[in-house]
Amino acid sequence: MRPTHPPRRAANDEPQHPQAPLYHAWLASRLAKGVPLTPGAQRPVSRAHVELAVAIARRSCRSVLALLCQLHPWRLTAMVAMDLFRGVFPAFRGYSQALIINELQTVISSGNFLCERLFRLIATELLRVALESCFDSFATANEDIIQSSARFVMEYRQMEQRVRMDGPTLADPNIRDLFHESDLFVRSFNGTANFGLFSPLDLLRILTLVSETASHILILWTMTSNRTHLSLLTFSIISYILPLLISWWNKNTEYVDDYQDVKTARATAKQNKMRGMAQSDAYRAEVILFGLGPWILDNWAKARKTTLGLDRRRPFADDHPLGSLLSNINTTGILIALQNIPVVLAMQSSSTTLGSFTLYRSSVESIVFSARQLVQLLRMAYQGVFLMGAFCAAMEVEPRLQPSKEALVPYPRSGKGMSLELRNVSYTYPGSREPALKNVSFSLAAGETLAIVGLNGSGKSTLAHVLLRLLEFDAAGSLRVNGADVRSLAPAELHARCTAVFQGFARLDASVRENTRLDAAGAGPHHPDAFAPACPRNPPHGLSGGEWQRIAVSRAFMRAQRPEVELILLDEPTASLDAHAQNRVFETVDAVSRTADGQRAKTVVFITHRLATARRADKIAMMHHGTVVEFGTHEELLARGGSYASLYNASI
Ligand SMILES: Nc1ncnc2c1ncn2[C@@H]1O[C@H](COP(=O)(O)OP(=O)(O)OP(=O)(O)O)[C@@H](O)[C@H]1O
Repeated sequence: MRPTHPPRRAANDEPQHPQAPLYHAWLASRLAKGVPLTPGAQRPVSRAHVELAVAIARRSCRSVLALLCQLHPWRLTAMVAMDLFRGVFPAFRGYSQALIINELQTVISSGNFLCERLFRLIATELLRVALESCFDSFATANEDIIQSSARFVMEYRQMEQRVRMDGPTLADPNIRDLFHESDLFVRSFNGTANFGLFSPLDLLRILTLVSETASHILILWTMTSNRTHLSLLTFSIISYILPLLISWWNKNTEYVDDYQDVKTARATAKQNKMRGMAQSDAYRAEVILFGLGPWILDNWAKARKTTLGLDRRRPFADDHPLGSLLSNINTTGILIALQNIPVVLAMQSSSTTLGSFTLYRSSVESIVFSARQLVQLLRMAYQGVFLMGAFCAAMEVEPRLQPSKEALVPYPRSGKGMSLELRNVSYTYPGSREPALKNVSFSLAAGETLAIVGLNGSGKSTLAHVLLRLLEFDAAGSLRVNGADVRSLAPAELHARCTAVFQGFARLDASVRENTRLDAAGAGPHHPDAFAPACPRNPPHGLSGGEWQRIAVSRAFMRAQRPEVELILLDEPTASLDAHAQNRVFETVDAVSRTADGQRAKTVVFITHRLATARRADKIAMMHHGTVVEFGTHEELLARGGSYASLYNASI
């Protein structure tokens, strides 16, 4: 089920999704009475939702079942056969036990205590129990293997798709919710009806229940030889079902829609945020220092009360005297007592033995129990369909920055670095009113060094993300990389030509070697790993901010040495470094960006607040309010006497 590429989308337009009907059917299912449901919330059983469930099931069932069937076709076939067979066991059990009871009754009433037949029946029953448990353990082992492989494959698909996604795709809240529900679907493969999640493998439970019910009906059919028996059977079934219907009715009258409204959804999000702040070590120092504890607790408590419904007035039984009276009468108990009437009546009939009566009763009980379970499983299956739809729709989502096959061009390698040409590049963060970048235009030749400077919030990091093709800028703008339109390059191919240090660099929870992806064989002449702090493999007390930054810089430099890398982008790479380390960073940048004979081979872009380091660059871009207000060499900008000159003069 490889997805087709989505039609090209103008930036900031409504997202386009391949096989849009499935995605849109899933999206439509997330509305209940016009209110958006939180991810994972139960869909109501309305006509519109049932129609959507059918549409989703038709589009997604086949691909999921095909995926499962590929795993272990023989094991899966055996699992279906064994589950069908398992359903017949309870009827067998009842029959065998009835024979024993009958024999016992005969022995006692005849006074003939030669129990040879009784012992034979008991031995057969023991053999049956042993065979049943052998069969059960074999079936369970087989199921476990299928269950685990299915879970692995589903999780793998999910992870594979997650890591493919780019920022603009995941910035869409609907896509995030889609992945959330897809995650729930994957988790449903944990075992039978795991935590209320229903996987397609749980459909086999329905098969077992159906075969169980059928075998019990068969037994009852053979036992129901005359009209007295038929009316007994009808009476028994009604007396079993009635209490269930009454308890179901009682539950349903106090049933409040279990889907959450917008208020609850917001409260859930807030509650999770507050819990995260209370639990995270990252916030600990600020929470203590600024005394944020009571504020966190207060916000959490308000949100939690909303999600628990404690902030709503609940109707009490005494608001409705009749309701209170009805709830005080234990109708269920009375009706259960009625179930004994058939016992008395059956015992009056000369054709009824104690054994056949026991079998009769246990079969009726099992049928009612199976019917209950069937209803519950069908309800779960109904919810499971929407999660399965989310999984299939999530598998079809294409990263938004990925060009269509027709538009795709290979990366035009220059060998001298990456030339960049921006024309009217603008970008607004989702949910923001003000653009973070406004009509940014400048050109940088291959191999040149550019310093981006400007006040806080002027758009420097946003521009860096645009240059690295991590954000999609507005359709009106253009960015050409070595002459090619960046929108026609595969982001993965472009990223392979870049290395970067980000302002909020990743502090990977791994060894220093893994953090820098250090490979001794790949270490080049400049030994950029020298920036990585010398620390034990598993530092017991963590690292300082500067040490972490040295790791991030090392990571970027390790990659910078690869011949295919043509752009080195550093967002405040020395903010936490001491003066010596700062100088070494810039010396290394200069070294790794040149060939052995000193020719420039890589373009370098760095963002800095230290204007003394900016002057090392060939060109400087001065940013203000999201746009490049001055562009040129250090000397040119100083001579102009504008914003850069005033910032520079203020810094020295
Ligand atoms: N994820 C985001 N969502 C919404 N707005 C954002 C986001 N990131 C940045 N912004 C806004 O975009 C503008 C530019 O931010 P950016 O980080 O690019 O500035 P900067 O020049 O790098 O700042 P600094 O020097 O402080 O690092 C700011 O107004 C900021 O509030």
